[in-house]
Amino acid sequence: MTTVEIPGSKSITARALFLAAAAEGSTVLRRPLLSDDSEGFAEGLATLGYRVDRQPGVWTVEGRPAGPAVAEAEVFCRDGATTARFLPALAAAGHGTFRFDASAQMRRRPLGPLTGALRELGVELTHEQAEGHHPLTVRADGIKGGALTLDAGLSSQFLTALLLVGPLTADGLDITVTDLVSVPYVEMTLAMMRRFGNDARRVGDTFHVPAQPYRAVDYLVEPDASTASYVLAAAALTGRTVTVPGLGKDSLQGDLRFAEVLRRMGADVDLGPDSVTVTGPDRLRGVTVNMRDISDTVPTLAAIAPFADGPVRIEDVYNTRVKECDRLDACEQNLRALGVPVSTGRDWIEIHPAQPRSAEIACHGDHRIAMAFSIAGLRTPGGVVLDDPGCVRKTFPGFHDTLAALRAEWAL
Ligand SMILES: O=C(O)C1=C[C@@H](OP(=O)(O)O)[C@@H](O)[C@H](O)C1
Ligand SMILES: C=C(OP(=O)(O)O)C(=O)O
Repeated sequence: MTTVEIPGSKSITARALFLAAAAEGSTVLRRPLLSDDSEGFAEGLATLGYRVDRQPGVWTVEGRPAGPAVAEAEVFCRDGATTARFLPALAAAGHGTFRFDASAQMRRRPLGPLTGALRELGVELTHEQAEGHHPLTVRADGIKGGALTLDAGLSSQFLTALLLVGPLTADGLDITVTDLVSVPYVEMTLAMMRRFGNDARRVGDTFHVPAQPYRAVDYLVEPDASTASYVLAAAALTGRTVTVPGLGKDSLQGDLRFAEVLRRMGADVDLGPDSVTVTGPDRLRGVTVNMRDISDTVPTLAAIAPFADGPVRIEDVYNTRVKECDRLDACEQNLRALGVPVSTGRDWIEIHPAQPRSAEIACHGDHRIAMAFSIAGLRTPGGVVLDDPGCVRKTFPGFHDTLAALRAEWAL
């Protein structure tokens, strides 16, 4: 059995940073994620005038319920969609002029439903280039609040941004969604808002957020379940056993359900109170799976799919086309390069059994494509070569070292 320590959850770190900044008092964050995304988020807050003290393993944030401490700022959000979508909402609740920009990759990703909703709430917001994309400027003078409708069918992060800022509005928010993907991320948002003292709740398609202040807490960040998918998949693929401590039954992260997908494919899965263990079978089984709720793990499954004994079909994942890259196209392209029969449609991908042959993987600057196809490389004679191995820095800078340690231990 191999125990693998996984770094902190990107999504929990981002939410905890937002909530800490918006709360009365000083929040202590334990085991935050150290990666490009979470450091970009923390630096974004610092640029907005929040005091964020980063010591190894412990970050402390001084909250400012009134909003940013500066009247003007330029925030660069790097590749992080949580930063690029959550921080403009936070800034909008303050007073001042705040410009946001992001990497070329992030500039391409959509923001329109969120910026539209902020405008509907009376926030003055202008785009410099395409509507609904970075760069943008928020001229903030507080948010009164009220009712609005939102299409969160491309990203749940539009809804999370509005939920998180809701308690900072004068009257609270009632948000009715017309469509919604990645529901477990919204449940995570609500659970964390409750932890910081706000009783936001969902009734049918409407989310009610009272104007009830956040209060500072001492917060321990879970390991990242999406990151864990790579080492759990490695176990499933090679017939080994991997345990990830710190991720158990009570996890806030929907992506832990990836272990259930591996179980359906024949792996033995033990989800305990504070850990998850996966043991791979002799041969994985084919499966059809709806991944609308857990779409960050689509590349992980697609990359190990050729080794199953029958087709693997992944459905209802249109929004993976607007992530760091078009992930359905990237998976198709790379599987073809490995010699694997594959087809895709608007919101699905189907992969057929084949023994992959060595190839160069086009990462498209996407950490998940890089990590997922590295796992396929464990059972590809000659391995795979990544055209951009450094892109894993977005969420898991230590990925290549972790994989090398597994290879050494398993003599692969
Ligand atoms: O809210 C979050 O922290 C996230 C929500 C999901 O995005 P979508 O809602 O855009 O699917 C997920 O893919 C992303 O990695 C993190
Ligand atoms: C889609 C992802 O990130 P984000 O949307 O937060 O940039 C991801 O981490 O797979």
